[in-house]
Amino acid sequence: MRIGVIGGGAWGTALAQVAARDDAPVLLWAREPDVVESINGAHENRAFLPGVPLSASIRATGTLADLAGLDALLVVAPAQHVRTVLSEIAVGTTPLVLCAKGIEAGTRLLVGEVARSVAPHAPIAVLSGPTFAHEVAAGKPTAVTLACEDEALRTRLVERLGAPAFRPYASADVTGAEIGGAVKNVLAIACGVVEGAGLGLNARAALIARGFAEMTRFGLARGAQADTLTGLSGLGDLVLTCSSTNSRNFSLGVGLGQGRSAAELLADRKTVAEGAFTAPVLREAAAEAGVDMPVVAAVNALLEGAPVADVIEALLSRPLKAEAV
Ligand SMILES: NC(=O)C1=CN([C@@H]2O[C@H](COP(=O)(O)OP(=O)(O)OC[C@H]3O[C@@H](n4cnc5c(N)ncnc54)[C@H](O)[C@@H]3O)[C@@H](O)[C@H]2O)C=CC1
Ligand SMILES: O=C(CO)COP(=O)(O)O
Repeated sequence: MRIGVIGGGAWGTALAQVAARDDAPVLLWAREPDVVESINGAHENRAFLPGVPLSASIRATGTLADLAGLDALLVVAPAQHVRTVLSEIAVGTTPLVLCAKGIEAGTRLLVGEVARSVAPHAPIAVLSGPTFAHEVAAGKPTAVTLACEDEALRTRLVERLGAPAFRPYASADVTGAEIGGAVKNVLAIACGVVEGAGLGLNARAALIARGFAEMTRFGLARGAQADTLTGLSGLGDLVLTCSSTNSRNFSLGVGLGQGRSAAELLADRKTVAEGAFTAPVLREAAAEAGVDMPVVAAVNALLEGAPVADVIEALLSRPLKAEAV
């Protein structure tokens, strides 16, 4: 299975490295000419994954059309750009493996739904889970959910991408696998705020648990299966992203919790903190589905400039209620 990767950020590069196991050829499209040059010339992505020697079998291109005709494409552009990049390539019936985490602004579509609308004949799979790119690229043990409704394709993808230190767990629940990754980014911002504001570890654990209840309510309303939400792409990724400043979303939250403004924190950012883009559209999608998501609402308030103390007070003064989802 000849693999192409759309997106030369940290995650696209790490996944190219996974796919290049045993010197298998991998073609990666990157938007920035210096990334193409750095991968082809120095076997390193100095801009987005510095310090990681890449397999010589990874070749980079700045021309999306070069990826046409490969056997599967890993789609690793940020969620808000997936529609544009997929529109610029003749996908046809090539399987698409969506690896971005988010919901499209305006349409409120999950990335897989965006892909279906742009490339209606392409089989869709989703790869998602607790996966800091630099750890995957360094070969540290990692497990992901690989979701695809077509059992034969799912098996081929698991066999092609799986390795002792990169373990894809198969699932047929594409929607569930996507919702975990999209929602956890917003919740990670909230956990960062707890850290930045010095609210303590009890508060962070409470936020992870109550945030997971929000993810579950929203996921079930959108057709996800409960098992997927408690799996790697849901709870697994929530725990990872809510507990480390290696997470861009968590780090953004730390800054907000320290009283800095979102505009200042997001200005001139080269890497993506998807939660900042997902938060407003998730609030809309939750309202549309009739789902209460108070932590998501709090993150939106902070991103819009509300003072940290006011937002925390509003959360803490909510009426006490039963714990069940
Ligand atoms: N970095 C990580 O550890 C992981 C990231 N992801 C997800 O992968 C996706 C990509 O993130 P990263 O690889 O981390 O990116 P990154 O933050 O390392 O780099 C930013 C990427 O955005 C691209 N970009 C910026 N403007 C663009 C535009 N107008 N059109 C197309 N692309 C544009 C850049 O070319 C670059 O590839 C995100 O959805 C992220 O949530 C998922 C799992 C792990
Ligand atoms: O998705 C990720 C880990 O699974 C990466 O998280 P951040 O985008 O917050 O860095």
